[in-house]
Amino acid sequence: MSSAAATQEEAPGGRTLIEVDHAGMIYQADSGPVEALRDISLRILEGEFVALVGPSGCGKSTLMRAIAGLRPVTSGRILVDGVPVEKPIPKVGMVFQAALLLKWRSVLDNVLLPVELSGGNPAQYRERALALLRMVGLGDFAAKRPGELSGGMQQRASLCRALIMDPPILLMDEPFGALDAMTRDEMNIELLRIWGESSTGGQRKTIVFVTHSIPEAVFLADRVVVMSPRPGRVSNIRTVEIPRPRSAETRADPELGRLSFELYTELSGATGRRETRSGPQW
Ligand SMILES: Nc1ncnc2c1ncn2[C@@H]1O[C@H](COP(=O)(O)OP(=O)(O)OP(=O)(O)O)[C@@H](O)[C@H]1O
Repeated sequence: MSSAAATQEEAPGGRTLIEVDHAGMIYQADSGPVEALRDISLRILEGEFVALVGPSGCGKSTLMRAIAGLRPVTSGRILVDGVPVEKPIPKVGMVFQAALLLKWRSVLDNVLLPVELSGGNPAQYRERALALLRMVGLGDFAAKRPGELSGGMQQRASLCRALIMDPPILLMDEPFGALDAMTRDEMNIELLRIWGESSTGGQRKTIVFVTHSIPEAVFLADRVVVMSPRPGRVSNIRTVEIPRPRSAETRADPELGRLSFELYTELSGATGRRETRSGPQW
């Protein structure tokens, strides 16, 4: 699809929560400037689940960090709820590929960490933290240390940590990339359930999800945004027509296979790679 057609598909209707407006990012590395993002424009609607896919190094993490305000863009702008993002914003919870739990703290105290860091009173959030842990099946693990949890359980705990301050936006950067295939599939279903159950002020959370797995992107998302090799640009946006709620049976939906294959073909054409470690994963 041409970029013009992709742009038309960017506006399915609804309230825009995240607006990326001609955004670019140039890093000043020791070896010279690195252009990571070029002229990205994208609107993400409130309550939408958007997956970002693209070849390794195309700037997916850069875009996520820019939306969160951890490293603002160097040209263009990003607006969240109409406000330009210039510094870290509290509206965002982040989940990374590594759970990044502090191993000397209990699971509960890890979940409460953002409260402490933002100067809040952890005691006031204790019940909410325990409820979140129960929601992800870790009710009996609150007092354990992270080292006593499996990889999937640690990722669930990091999801609770991202949700503790009830942010309307969740940015998830390859959160299940390090998990085995079965656990990853389970976590996908778990995430959709949690997304369905957790809301901020009655409004479903907006999720931006980076993955190298095309079927994972299609399974989870309302729209899949495809980025080009560096400097990252939006090369395509596809709406996923698979109905919700999605479940384990959805994996047999022919539309999932069809759209995944189309995206896979497009991405492997763009990278010139097939089935390599850094190419798209089928
Ligand atoms: N702090 C930095 N300084 C200099 N260059 C950087 C920095 N962070 C990222 N880059 C470069 O910017 C480009 C985009 O990196 P980024 O991590 O955003 O890509 P990505 O799509 O998330 O990659 P992957 O899929 O491998 O995780 C890469 O070429 C990377 O080397």
